[in-house]
Amino acid sequence: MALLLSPGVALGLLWVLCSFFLRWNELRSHQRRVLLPPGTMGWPVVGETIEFLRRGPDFLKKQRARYGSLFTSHLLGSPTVVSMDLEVNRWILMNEGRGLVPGYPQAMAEILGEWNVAAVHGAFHRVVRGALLSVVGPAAVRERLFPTLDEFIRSHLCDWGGSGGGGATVDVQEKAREMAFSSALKLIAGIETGEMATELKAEFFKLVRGTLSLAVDLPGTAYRRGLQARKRIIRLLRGLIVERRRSSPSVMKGGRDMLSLLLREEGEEEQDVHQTGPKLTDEQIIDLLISVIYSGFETVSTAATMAVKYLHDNTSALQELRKEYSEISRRKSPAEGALTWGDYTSMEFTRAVILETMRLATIVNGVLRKTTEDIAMNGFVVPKGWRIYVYTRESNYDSLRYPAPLRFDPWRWKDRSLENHQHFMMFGGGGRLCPGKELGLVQISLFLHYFLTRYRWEDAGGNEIVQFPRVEAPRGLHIRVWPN
Ligand code: HEM
Repeated sequence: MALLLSPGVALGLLWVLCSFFLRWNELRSHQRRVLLPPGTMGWPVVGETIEFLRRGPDFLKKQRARYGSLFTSHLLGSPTVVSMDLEVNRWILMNEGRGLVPGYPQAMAEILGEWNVAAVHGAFHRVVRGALLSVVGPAAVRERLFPTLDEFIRSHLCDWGGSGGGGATVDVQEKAREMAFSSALKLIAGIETGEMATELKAEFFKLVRGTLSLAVDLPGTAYRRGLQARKRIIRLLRGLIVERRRSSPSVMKGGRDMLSLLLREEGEEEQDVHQTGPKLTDEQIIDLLISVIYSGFETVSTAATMAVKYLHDNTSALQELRKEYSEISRRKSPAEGALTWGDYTSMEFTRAVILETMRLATIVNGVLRKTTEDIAMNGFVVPKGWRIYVYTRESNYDSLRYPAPLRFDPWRWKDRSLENHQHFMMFGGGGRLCPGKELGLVQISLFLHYFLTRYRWEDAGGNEIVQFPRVEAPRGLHIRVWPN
């Protein structure tokens, strides 16, 4: 087909191209004017995104070897400074607010909403964080959420082995995702099954895919589907809120799920041990609930899936875990099915397996920040409006802290100082330290406990794991499972 353009369209295209190149040159000359860290910016518009997505960790290591551990790049549509410097990374996490705010990609910010916890900062972030900690923080997990989680995960792990004793093939990744989503929904609104849960789950999975896509709002794109999913999720959650408000005062007052706690009136909170802080609007509550499901979903499900994979490949760690669990069942009577908080805290090797899984698989590669003013850093300047990629992945393979770093060795976590080390950043740090850390650890621990005590399994073959940009088994992680 001949390329026949009207003069108007041709002029428009010329204008767009000129703007791109002018902007690019502006970036390059800016690079010369201020003392930016060294580095390259790649091609106009796409920058170095393609190489970054294709060769991720290797590309960043190559740049570090050439330019040092603080270098510039242009990634995912933004001029970016990548920091692989442990001290700088710690400083950034500890200095939230001083010209630094979260800087997640546009698709994520828009689909998760303006009140989502990663989009707010300053005084309002402290309000949202207070509300979050009151509903999912360590005290809430210990005092309120543990039995609900235990019961939910116990029933989620029923009947995996099929009937007739011949075993069944199960996709652990899919099961772990279902567990992470459904247990969050249970904690939020007491919902487990039914039409509402099914619809929310389908929409939520579309929302997740949308947040990980390019923000191109065209029919058929993952981004467009993510935005539509957000609208439907809002409608469903708003319906739940209206229903709660209509329910009898005793339901509202006595309810212990997150929604009831967040909907309490301010006056009532004062007598409540699980205070939620200042009252949030319905829109803010909805975005907070979406943040809770979203933040725990991928981290928890991926860690649970990868733990099963590593345990399959490391029989001595598997045996040690089984020993830990038989010790617990020896202490209990056969009638006592449920685990208690005491049982959970005694599962020290389980915690070590989870931390080692998170380290070796690098469930979180790093976090993103944006500068709201020029920031001086290690003798350089990061200009206002730039992104900083606080890339923590390499610190997981630091052979001084983790000898033989590529070996799966949960025993190394017996040294509790590793978890308290100032450069331990698997859960972030500072004012944005993960509020769901204990909740996530409990979910994965219960999952491993019930999985191992109920089943034996073997790899069903054909499984492939991709470790960047996110850890996943693209076609699922299939195993063959038999009841113990
Ligand atoms: C167990 C696996 C988990 C890992 C590895 C993990 C990791 C992280 C990391 C690295 C951050 C810092 C993000 C930043 O600084 O921008 C973070 C923040 C957060 N996490 Fe987690 N997380 C986990 C589980 C959970 C769970 C189960 C929840 C559910 C409530 C959750 C909720 C959040 C929230 C709401 C934030 C944002 C906090 C803020 O901005 O103040 N996480 N998480």
